[in-house]
Amino acid sequence: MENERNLVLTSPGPDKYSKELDVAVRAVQMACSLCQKVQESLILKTSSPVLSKHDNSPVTVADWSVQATVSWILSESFGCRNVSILAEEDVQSLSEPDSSALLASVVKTVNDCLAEAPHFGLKGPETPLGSSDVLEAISRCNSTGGHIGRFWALDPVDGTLGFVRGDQYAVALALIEDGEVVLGVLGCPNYPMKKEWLSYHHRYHRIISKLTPTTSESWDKGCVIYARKGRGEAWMQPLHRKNKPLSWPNTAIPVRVSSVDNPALATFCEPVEKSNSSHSFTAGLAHTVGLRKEPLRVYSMVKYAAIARGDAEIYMKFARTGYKEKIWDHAAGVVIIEEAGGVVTDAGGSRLDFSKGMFLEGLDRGIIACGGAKLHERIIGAVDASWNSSSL
Ligand SMILES: Nc1ncnc2c1ncn2[C@@H]1O[C@H](COP(=O)(O)OS(=O)(=O)O)[C@@H](OP(=O)(O)O)[C@H]1O
Ligand SMILES: [Mg+2]
Ligand SMILES: [Mg+2]
Ligand SMILES: [Mg+2]
Repeated sequence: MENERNLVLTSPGPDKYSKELDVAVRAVQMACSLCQKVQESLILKTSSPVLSKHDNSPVTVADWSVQATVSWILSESFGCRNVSILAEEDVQSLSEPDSSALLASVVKTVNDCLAEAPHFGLKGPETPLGSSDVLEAISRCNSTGGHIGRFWALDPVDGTLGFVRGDQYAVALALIEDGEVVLGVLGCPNYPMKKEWLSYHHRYHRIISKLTPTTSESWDKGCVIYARKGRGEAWMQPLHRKNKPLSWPNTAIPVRVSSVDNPALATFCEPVEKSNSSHSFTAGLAHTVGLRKEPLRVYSMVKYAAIARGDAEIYMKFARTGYKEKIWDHAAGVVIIEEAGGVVTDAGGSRLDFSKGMFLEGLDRGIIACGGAKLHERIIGAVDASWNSSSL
């Protein structure tokens, strides 16, 4: 009897986090749709300037609009007082007096998106949100994280650089409870359900977006991947098709990491920007380990999605010394890879620590994610030797 009781208390019940997952997937689907429209307008240069933050990184209407939309949906679904969100963007530059056009653009983008909520099985606002509602929804995402209780980690647009360049980006939402990521959802609007469609869509997108942007079917260009901790499974669904009810989870298929463990046959991914991760260090490491294929350089957490789906075997990121990784850049990706059968640690082999606030405190050098333990061990084993002979 006592054993049975313990079992109930320790194993995740079938419904644990099911409402949270349901709302999170729908919210990310909405965010993907929002981003597709803004990216199209960026490419066509019809609107949406790209701004620079204090650290010179880009931010757009989409970053603020997704943050406001997801914040509003989560608060409506679970009640303002029950929702705590740690997210990337703040309202400082949006609230400045000379930002009124930008703010108006964000408010319009948010309201256009929320008006579509019923198509995604969610309730939208009865009347459109005003500027103050939108600013409040963004600034409500002021959780500082930590090891006690529950909070959401949101990266409204990850890989903003890829986004503004018409390339890959992701919307990342994770739920963290008592320092552990318990649920992750990654929206990848330009990462098709099948890897083989990637080059086709890339070409297609670039041509079609210049000619007939609004008539292009966007649903099959991307995917949403999600997982709950402890399930041993991760799932993928296509982007929501316009004018059809979002029939999920019916449309979802399971994803699994690659079984390739021979380094010579393995592909590794890394950030596109050299300033975000040392390409020379990973090249040396790849040589030592016997990785022979060209690295796959992709913007954003789509790299995590690629490993979870088995499109690549290894993901490495070695930021410059002094850079502190933020939890929203990794939380959703980590739980998805782990549940799809993979391994994610820092370069010392320790699991990433999401319990110390907004940063991955104590991270040893870099991040290594692999489809399987064997490849992971080989890379971890090779890091020290390469590290000592590098100038990082
Ligand atoms: N200097 C430096 N070093 C390491 N990482 C940094 C650095 N500056 C920024 N960032 C964060 O990197 C996020 C994008 O990471 P990626 O791995 O996708 O890089 S890349 O876009 O492919 O080059 C990016 O996320 P977004 O801001 O959401 O785009 C940043 O949080
Ligand atoms: Mg950013
Ligand atoms: Mg990011
Ligand atoms: Mg971002």
